[in-house]
Amino acid sequence: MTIAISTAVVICFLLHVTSKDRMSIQLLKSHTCYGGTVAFWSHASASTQTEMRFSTFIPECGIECVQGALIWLSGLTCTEENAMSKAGAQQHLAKHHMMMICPDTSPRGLNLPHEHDAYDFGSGAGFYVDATTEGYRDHYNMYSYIVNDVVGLLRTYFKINVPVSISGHSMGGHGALTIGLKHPELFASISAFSPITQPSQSAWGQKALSGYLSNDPVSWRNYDSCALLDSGHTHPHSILIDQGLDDEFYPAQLRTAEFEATCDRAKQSCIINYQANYDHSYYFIATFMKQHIEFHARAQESHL
Ligand SMILES: N[C@@H](CCC(=O)N[C@@H](CSC=O)C(=O)NCC(=O)O)C(=O)O
Repeated sequence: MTIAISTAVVICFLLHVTSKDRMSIQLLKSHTCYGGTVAFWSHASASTQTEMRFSTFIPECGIECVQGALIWLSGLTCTEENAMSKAGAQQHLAKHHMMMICPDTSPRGLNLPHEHDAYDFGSGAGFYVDATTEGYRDHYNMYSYIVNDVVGLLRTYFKINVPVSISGHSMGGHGALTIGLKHPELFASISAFSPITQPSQSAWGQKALSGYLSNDPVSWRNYDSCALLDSGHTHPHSILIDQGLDDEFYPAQLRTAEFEATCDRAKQSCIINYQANYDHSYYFIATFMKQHIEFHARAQESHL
């Protein structure tokens, strides 16, 4: 009975959101999950000038009882679906009355030069920067997309007026660290799985940053969490990172030790858990997702 009423309330809320402004946010599909609702949406983005997709999880008790929200940024090749279907977050989000929103990782539906040539640049690889190079600068503004559009969606359409945290994986971990460090006023806490911590010094990062920002290493510093820490950007809450020691991209692409040393230098509190036997996959993420959601729930509680 309680489940039926709660589900009905969530569906009414979702319909209310879509009918209120059809041009801005459209419900594509929804599924009941751990008593709550997983939903997939599209909307017209001001930052990317394209239609963008994202997914949400809203716990069973509905938006009114949500005590915090988590923005999850996914990695290379991902869409809005990977984390929602593979990270196993919903049961832990439900327990803590936390909402999660998972945006897509790049604009879609374009045909820019080299946009679809490789998995680590262009579509599925927006790298959470605002591009300045020709063509890309008109659409590949994933930094602004997260800070303005996604945070705006939470506030405006989902009526979230509780603390918001940010997390992500690999390229998305880089996004969570850089965006969180630049915006401590927006985010109660930051965590990451296997993040690319120093993209200006890794092959993935150098390819993306030169493609989106041109060969101007000074501008790259704005999107490099180690450089941001070195230039005084810190977060008042401790940062949580989990890193698998059997990760095929560790250490060369991820440079976790350099991030740890930079945190020490910058006096940024951080907890880095090196996990033996774990690789770069969502099996690793699903294993430790509970601890990350508990970490954000504690930070959000002390933020209220
Ligand atoms: N060569 C691989 C690389 C793609 C990959 O491993 N993507 C990871 C993120 S890596 C850093 O951002 C990922 O999350 N993949 C999706 C998943 O569901 O596992 C390839 O193209 O296969």
